Amino acid sequence: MTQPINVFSEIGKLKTVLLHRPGKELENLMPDYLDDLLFDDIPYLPQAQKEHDAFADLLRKKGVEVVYLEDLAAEAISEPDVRSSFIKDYLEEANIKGTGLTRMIQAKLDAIRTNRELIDVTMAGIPKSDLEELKSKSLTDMIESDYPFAIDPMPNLYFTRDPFATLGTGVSINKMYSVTRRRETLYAKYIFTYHPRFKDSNIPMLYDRHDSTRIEGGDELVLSKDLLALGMSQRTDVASIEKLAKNIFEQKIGFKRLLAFDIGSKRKFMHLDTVFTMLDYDKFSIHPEIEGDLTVYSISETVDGKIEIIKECDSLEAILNKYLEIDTVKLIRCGGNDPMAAAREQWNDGSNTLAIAPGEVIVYDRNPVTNKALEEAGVTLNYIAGSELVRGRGGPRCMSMPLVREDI
Ligand SMILES: NC(=O)NCCC[C@H](N)C(=O)O
Repeated sequence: MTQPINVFSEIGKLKTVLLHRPGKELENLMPDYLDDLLFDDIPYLPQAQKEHDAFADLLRKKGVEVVYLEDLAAEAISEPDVRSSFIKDYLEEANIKGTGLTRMIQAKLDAIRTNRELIDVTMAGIPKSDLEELKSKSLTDMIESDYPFAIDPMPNLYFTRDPFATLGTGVSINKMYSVTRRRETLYAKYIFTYHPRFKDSNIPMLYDRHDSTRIEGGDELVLSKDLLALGMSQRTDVASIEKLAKNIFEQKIGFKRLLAFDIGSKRKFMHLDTVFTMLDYDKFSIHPEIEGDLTVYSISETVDGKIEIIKECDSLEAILNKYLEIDTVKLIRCGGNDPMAAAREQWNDGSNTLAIAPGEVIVYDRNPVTNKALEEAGVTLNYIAGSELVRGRGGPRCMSMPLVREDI
C-alpha cells in the first residue's frame, strides 16, 4: 500500500498535493493591519480564487490528485468529541479578550451545522461586527478597543507549504515565526491525528508546533532521499534545524544529512524557497544574491548515534556538487543577467517554482525574464497567472504541499 505521505525528493512525479483555496479570510484583510498579517496588499478575492482554481486545474490535468486543507480538516473532526476538542483548542489559541466573549463565540461555533462551514469560519476569523450580541449595551465592557476583530483571520493559509512540511514518510508540524501564522498549524494537528487518510498510518512526527524555536516549511527542501536543505532565515532558527535533525535520525526516516544554509534575516528572502528551488536532478533556480560564498552547516549522524555538525564556507554550486555527487549543477538565475529584473522578479516569486516531474515546473507567467532563462536551460514550464495571489508574497511552491511524490 502506498504511504499517505511519501516525499523523498523535490522533483519526483507529483501524485498528491494539498492546497487551500483562498477564502473569506482575504476579505478580512484591512490596510491598518497588513504588516502584522504579512501581506503587502489586499487581493481581490474572486480573482484570487479564479487564479487559484486555474492552478488546481492545471495540477489535475497533469494527473495530480488535489486535496484541500479545508476539506481534510472538516473530515478530520467528524466525530463529535473531536469537533468539540478542536473548537476548544481553537478558542484557547484565538487570543480572545474576555471570558464572556469566548462563551459567546463558542456558542456561535457550536451552532454551526456542517463541519466544513465551521472550518471556513475559523479560517476567516470573526469580526466584532458579526456578533449581534455585542451590540447590546450590557456587553459593551467586552469590547476592549476599536480593534475590529474578536478573532483574527488567517490570510496566509493558501501558502500551505509553510505550517508543516512533509519529509520522507513523516511530517514536521511547525512552530511559526509570526503570531498571525501560529494558529494555522492546528489544522495539521487534527488532520494528521484524526483524518482517515492518515490516522492508522502512525505518521512520524518530526517537529512539535508548541516547540520554543521556530521553523517553517518554505525552509525545508528535500534534495534527495539522502539529503535535506534547510534555510536559516527570517523564519527558521538554527536550533530548530538541530532538533529536526535529531528527530529525523532517531525516527529513522532515511535522510542521512541536512544542509543548513544561512540566508540572513530579511523579509524579501523570508524562506530558502524564495531564493532557491529544485527544477531537475541537476538544475536549480536561484536568486543571484546567494551566488557568492555561503555559510553552510552540514549535519549528520555518527556511527554511535551522535549528531556531527561541520561548518563550511563555499559557493552554493560547490556545496551542491559535493553533496549531490554531481559533476556540475546548473544554477539558473532569477532575472537572467539583469540585476533589476532579478530584484523585481524575485519579489514576485520568480525563483519559487513547483516541480511536478523532473525538469517540469509550474511558474507564474508574470516573470518573463526568469521564465526565458529557465526555458533556455531546457526546463519545461507550465504557466499560471498570479496577479492577485502574489500580493501575499508567495509563488507556486509556497502555495502547495506535496503529500505523495513518486520515488526517483
Ligand atoms: N514558502 C514561502 O515563501 N511562503 C510564502 C509565505 C508568504 C506569507 N505572506 C508569509 O509572509 O508567511
